[in-house]
Amino acid sequence: MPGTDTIAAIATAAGAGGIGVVRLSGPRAKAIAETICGRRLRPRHVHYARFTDDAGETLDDGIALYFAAPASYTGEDVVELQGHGSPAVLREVLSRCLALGARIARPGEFSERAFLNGKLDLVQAEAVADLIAAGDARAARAARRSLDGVFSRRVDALADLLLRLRVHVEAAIDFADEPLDTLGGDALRSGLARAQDDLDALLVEAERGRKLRDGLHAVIVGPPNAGKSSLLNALAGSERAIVSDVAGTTRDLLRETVRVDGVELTLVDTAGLRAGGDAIEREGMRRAEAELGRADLAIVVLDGREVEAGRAAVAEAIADVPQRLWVFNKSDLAAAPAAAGENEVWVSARTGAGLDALHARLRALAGLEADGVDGSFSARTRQVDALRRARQELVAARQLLDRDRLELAAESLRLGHDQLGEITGRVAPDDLLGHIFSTFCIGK
Ligand SMILES: Nc1nc2c(c(=O)[nH]1)N(C=O)[C@@H](CNc1ccc(C(=O)N[C@@H](CCC(=O)O)C(=O)O)cc1)CN2
Ligand SMILES: Nc1nc2c(ncn2[C@@H]2O[C@H](COP(=O)(O)OP(=O)(O)OP(=O)(O)O)[C@@H](O)[C@H]2O)c(=O)[nH]1
Ligand SMILES: [Mg+2]
Repeated sequence: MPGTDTIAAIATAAGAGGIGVVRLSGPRAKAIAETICGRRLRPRHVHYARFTDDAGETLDDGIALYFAAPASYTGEDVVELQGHGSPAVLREVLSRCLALGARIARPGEFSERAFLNGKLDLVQAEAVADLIAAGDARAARAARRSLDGVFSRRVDALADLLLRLRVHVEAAIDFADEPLDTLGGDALRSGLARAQDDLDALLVEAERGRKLRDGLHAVIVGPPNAGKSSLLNALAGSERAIVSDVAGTTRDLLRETVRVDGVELTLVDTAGLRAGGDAIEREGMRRAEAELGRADLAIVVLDGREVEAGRAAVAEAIADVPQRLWVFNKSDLAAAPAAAGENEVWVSARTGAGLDALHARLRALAGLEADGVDGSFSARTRQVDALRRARQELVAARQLLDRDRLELAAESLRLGHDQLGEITGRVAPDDLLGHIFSTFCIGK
């Protein structure tokens, strides 16, 4: 049973540091820590103590903090032993905790207990991990907002609305003889419309939050020799990829993470797409096409002198990618037209001309223009997918209602409500929890 074991772990990062923390949570946390410290611990007090081994010899001296249940991070009794940040010493203090009856915590187990004890919902628990992993201030602030419940409150409000609408539909079922219009059918329909508007707006924000967390997965494609590898190098600011005037130079996928004005981009350089080629080149093209299947964005690089032929060569490969950015390269050799379309930029990977405009387009495609970014919260694919499923149920419910299929409409609303509940963990299958918390760091 969760919560009955007392768990322990080193809560600070691996390696030497100024201070290191061993954290205990569970019913024996206080007794174990009092034995190690050789003194009584009072809740919400700072205690200076020597941490001793079983022979009474000092392992370290440090600070002990006791948080009495339920007023702690996990909701259980928690003790922190804050010593010097020496990995060797911390391992000894941890071993002493284990010898006194604690067991080693699994990754994420402190936060899992916080979730199980109602201290955090699932979105907030995931935000803790995302905050720790955040690569820059913007991502950290977004995770911070999710940790503060900004995303959860929006999901809960929608779940409440769906529940009320379902109750309304269920009530109408009991009066099946009467037309829906005499049973508040208009209010019901407008309520459903409003729920869908709210859900659509939340989806846009959650998708932006997901990009803040995960960055944008962009695949660079185009015909051989268009300058794909040159563009990767220009965006990465270093000569990562081999560039040559031999068509078919790049064969393997080459991945590079770059940050463009606060947008994290995973750029993947690929083999040029063309008919024919040797077996290795064809395998390279196959990999390029598979990678496109996972892309948020195709950055299509064409030689500016051969735009029409280039478009034809890539059309099929990029058909299913959600977003495309057309990059007409070698502007130093080609006469660029006065105006380019919204998602078209003229650049020269060689001279650097047009790269600023390219950066601006990438920011826009990541949904991170200055507008509306402040106040945004972090989100995960899991959460966005559940929002999408909830939306499908809501759309189905509206259609069913229009066809007077009230039972089925109520059932769709129930399923939509459950999808929202999975986001915050109010309705959570066990395997989902195991999957989520196992990806946390140890000691969190
Ligand atoms: N030393 C230390 N620093 C830390 C943490 C920690 O666990 N230990 N945290 C770990 O992530 C973060 C802070 N988060 C925390 C969240 C809740 C509680 C807590 O004890 N909450 C109680 C009491 C609240 C109160 O007294 O006002 C509660 O919610 O009931 C502590 C830390 C970051 N810094
Ligand atoms: N003049 C000019 N030449 C360029 C520019 N960008 C790339 N090139 C040249 O074009 C040739 C091909 O560049 P790559 O970057 O290797 O092209 P690629 O699309 O990666 O080619 P493959 O890997 O073979 O598919 C090289 O000789 C580059 O120096 C540019 O903006 N202007
Ligand atoms: Mg190349």
